[in-house]
Amino acid sequence: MRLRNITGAQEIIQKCGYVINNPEAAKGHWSQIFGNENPVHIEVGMGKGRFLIDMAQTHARINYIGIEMYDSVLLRAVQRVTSLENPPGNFRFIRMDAKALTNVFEKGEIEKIYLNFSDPWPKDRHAKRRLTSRQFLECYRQTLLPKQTVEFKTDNKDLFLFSLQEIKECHWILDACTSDLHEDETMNRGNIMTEYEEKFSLEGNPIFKLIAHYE
Ligand SMILES: C[S@@+](CC[C@H](N)C(=O)[O-])C[C@H]1O[C@@H](n2cnc3c(N)ncnc32)[C@H](O)[C@@H]1O
Repeated sequence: MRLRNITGAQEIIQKCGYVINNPEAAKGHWSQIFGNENPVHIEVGMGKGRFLIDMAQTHARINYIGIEMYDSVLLRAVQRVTSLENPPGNFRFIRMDAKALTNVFEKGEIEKIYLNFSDPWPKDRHAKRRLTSRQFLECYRQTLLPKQTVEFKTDNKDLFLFSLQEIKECHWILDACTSDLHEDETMNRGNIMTEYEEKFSLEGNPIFKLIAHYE
């Protein structure tokens, strides 16, 4: 998702108390940013922030960090927070390309990584930009706590099959997998919908989901 450039977006983002403007300085110190030792869960490719904020409102004892590459998209998440009467304190946003994740998180600083409806990058030559490519899996391995999981949802079958293949080739363990999340009682329990998930499922598309960890 890339929205039209919006004048003043950068300034609004920088002034928002929920945005961490110099995330490299927080590496190894995320508990100080949140003021507690609660686990940190991140969403890579957060988009407009609906999932992240809903998760933060639902799970008060988890700290959430949403990572988004574009100012124009992050601005929408910031506007969503501003419109809330009582925003929770357990989330933050970062504007960055997730390929620099290891500059921002120490090994073991993240307990869970969510990837929701990641851009499919259908051309083979762009495969390494997919957020489930081996290059990104390596970033996740280097920042996750041992044996903790990546959870990935998509409506895109080709991207899902690619992801299963990458996981296998990189020696990750597949913990759970479904090709129709909303019909899978076990995997759908507690599911919080993302913006894209709602749109695609209303169009009648099944949602794929996998959960995996590095052994
Ligand atoms: C298709 S949208 C999905 C948004 C949201 N997760 C949802 O499910 O509604 C994918 C988002 O990932 C962001 N993105 C893609 N590659 C990224 C990267 N390397 N680092 C950070 N964000 C990225 C895009 O800018 C876009 O906003």
